[in-house]
Amino acid sequence: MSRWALPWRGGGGVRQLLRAGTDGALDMLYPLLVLARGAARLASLARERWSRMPGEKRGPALFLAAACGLVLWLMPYGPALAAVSLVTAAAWYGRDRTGPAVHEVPGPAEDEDERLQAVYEALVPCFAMADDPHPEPMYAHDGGWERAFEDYEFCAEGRLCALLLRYPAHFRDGEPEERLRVERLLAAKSGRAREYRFAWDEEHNRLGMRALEPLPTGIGAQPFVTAPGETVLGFTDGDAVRRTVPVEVAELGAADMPPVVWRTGARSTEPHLLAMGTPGSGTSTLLRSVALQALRRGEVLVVDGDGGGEFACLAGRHGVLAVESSLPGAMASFEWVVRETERRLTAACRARQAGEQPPEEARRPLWLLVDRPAVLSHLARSEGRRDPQELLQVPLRHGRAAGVSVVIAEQFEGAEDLGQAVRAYTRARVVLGAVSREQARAVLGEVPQTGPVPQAPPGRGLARLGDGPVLRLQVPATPDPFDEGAGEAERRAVLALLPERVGVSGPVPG
Ligand SMILES: Nc1ncnc2c1ncn2[C@@H]1O[C@H](COP(=O)(O)OP(=O)(O)OP(=O)(O)O)[C@@H](O)[C@H]1O
Repeated sequence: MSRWALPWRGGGGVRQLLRAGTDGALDMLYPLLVLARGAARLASLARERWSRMPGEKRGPALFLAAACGLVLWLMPYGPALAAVSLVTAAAWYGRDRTGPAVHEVPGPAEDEDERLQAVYEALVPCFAMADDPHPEPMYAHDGGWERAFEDYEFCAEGRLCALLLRYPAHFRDGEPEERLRVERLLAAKSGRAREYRFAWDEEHNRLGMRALEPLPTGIGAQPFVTAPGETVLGFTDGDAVRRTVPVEVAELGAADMPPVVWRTGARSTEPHLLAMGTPGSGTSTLLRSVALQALRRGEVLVVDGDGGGEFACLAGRHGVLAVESSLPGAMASFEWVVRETERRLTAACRARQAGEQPPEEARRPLWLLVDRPAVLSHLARSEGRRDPQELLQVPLRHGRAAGVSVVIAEQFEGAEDLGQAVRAYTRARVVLGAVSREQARAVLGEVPQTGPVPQAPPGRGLARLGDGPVLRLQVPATPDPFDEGAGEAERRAVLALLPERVGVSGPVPG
């Protein structure tokens, strides 16, 4: 039977004759039908390419096509050659595709197509322009995602995990609010439970989105391989930093991991750090981690504003000058740090005048770690006393030259009470917890490229050192060794890093 045979019901001489005649005619016309189908497919392919082509590339493409046409026209046998090529292409594209010999670029499956269309439609209110003069705008309510999405990737579980889209030139991509709106929408449409990185290419009006793997949480406190003046704040994405350090990772063993290294000292451009977080996000743990690293080469003074006793493990250890949690103790500590900063500056100045190195005791790194200074300020206000944060101005302003580093941890609810000097001189910034991107921007000074962290584990956040990029951060698990709720192995690791005991912590040296 012919491949175009029509289903006939019943029989009869005339009918059979008619059937044979129709089948014969269809067989004769088959090559023409193939060519017509091929030509239609070629035309639709060309139309699709054209609609996906950015506006600025259309002119050169038209010019190229016209030049090729002219060359063919002038060539001997050129028009005939062009006609044969066209017929061959039409025959190839028009062939029956029900067989196995079809080599089409695989398009999205039906549900993927629906997802892409849903994302596209959600973006229309952000990117479409009222009364757009373009006959076929890139974003329109009756448009298809093919107009704007250049590339996409679906993960094994069928969710969108990467997308590259074009946006119209009139979109205000320089305004953080506009960007945030689009990013929030894309994250919501691609699955909220993940974290995404967004890359805005303002030059070419393109936005890339990629779902990120969660950062490893199994890195605990340990002696990190660092140079003097370097502190590992935590670990980040491999492509975000150029360096790795060897570490032991729980359930993985030895591995090289990319650290976020903060540099302090005389040449540092961000000698002081401010960590902001939501309650329980791990800011005290970050301070403990910094303290353990600082004690390897310097001295540490801890002021625990909320008096939670989370730094008691440091009291009386070699190199720990004091662990204070009361307001009078905090005031005395800050006053001592002011005097010590000034003494060190004077000693360094005298040594330089004499053409000598400043004495060792004036160069040894001194760390002032303050947890929840807003609580202290509140207490001081209620007692009618001077705000202790005012005293921080001297170490914050002059600490770099004197080898004094100040690390401050505060919760977002206490942000209003942070002193002007704290805001102005802490150029290394960390944000921990599931914070909105607006909150992160307020602390880091730049909108992070990654979306909000859904269900952030403790110690998870973002870091920015000076004017550098915003990095994802996972702080090493450094629990209070007296916290029985923490893991046994992690508590032991912290105990192992504590310096030897030198007796009960006494009053601040005067
Ligand atoms: N990086 C981390 N890895 C694993 N667990 C962590 C990490 N950071 C904090 N934790 C755990 O989370 C809990 C809260 O941590 P932490 O006390 O440091 O938070 P915080 O921000 O100081 O909050 P708060 O001031 O409300 O106590 C603790 O049980 C701690 O062990």
